Amino acid sequence: MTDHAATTLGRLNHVGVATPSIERSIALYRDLLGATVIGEPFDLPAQGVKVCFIDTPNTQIELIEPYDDSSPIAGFLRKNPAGGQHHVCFEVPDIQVAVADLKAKGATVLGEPRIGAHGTPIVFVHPKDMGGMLVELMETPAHD
Ligand SMILES: CC[C@@H](C(=O)O)C(=O)SCCNC(=O)CCNC(=O)[C@H](O)C(C)(C)COP(=O)(O)OP(=O)(O)OC[C@H]1O[C@@H](n2cnc3c(N)ncnc32)[C@H](O)[C@@H]1OP(=O)(O)O
Ligand SMILES: [Co+2]
Repeated sequence: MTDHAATTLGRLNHVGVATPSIERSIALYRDLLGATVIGEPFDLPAQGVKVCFIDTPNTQIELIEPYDDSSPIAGFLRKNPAGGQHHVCFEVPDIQVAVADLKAKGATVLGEPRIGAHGTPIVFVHPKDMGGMLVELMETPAHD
């Protein structure tokens, strides 16, 4: 018997893809794959990234370029200069429930929840606790 609520895994919201050039990546997805680009790239300095979303029928690709040298994406690109798959993001119904549940199970939750690109709280789970994959959890938007 646990003394806290268990979280529930929701839908795959997006796959985060690190890139040294968001403009080149947009052209690649649009021209090679015929993908629909959602709006224009925008800056999220608090997250250290410049972002643009690519639509697919069942999820989105989140293209992320470093905002500055202190960005987590800058560190990733130093090891992977061409860029590549950086994280997957799953929705959860309640971010605080998810954080408490994961911590109780011994997972390394990176920092406190903060507002992400979709306007709802997000938090990251360290890849060492997720089989080598960086996982973002995002509270499901109210309109979904
Ligand atoms: C657009 C906004 C937002 C949204 O709304 O969607 C975002 O998605 S923002 C995305 C960018 N933000 C983040 O990534 C924040 C969370 N990330 C971190 O805190 C760090 O990047 C990290 C995961 C803790 C890694 O940082 P650090 O420990 O400084 O890097 P190292 O290079 O020393 O790596 C340690 C260890 O982890 C492996 N690693 C690093 N990044 C990844 C990754 N993306 N996927 C898988 N594994 C990764 C790295 O290889 C090292 O492993 P070992 O060598 O085996 O120790
Ligand atoms: Co993301």
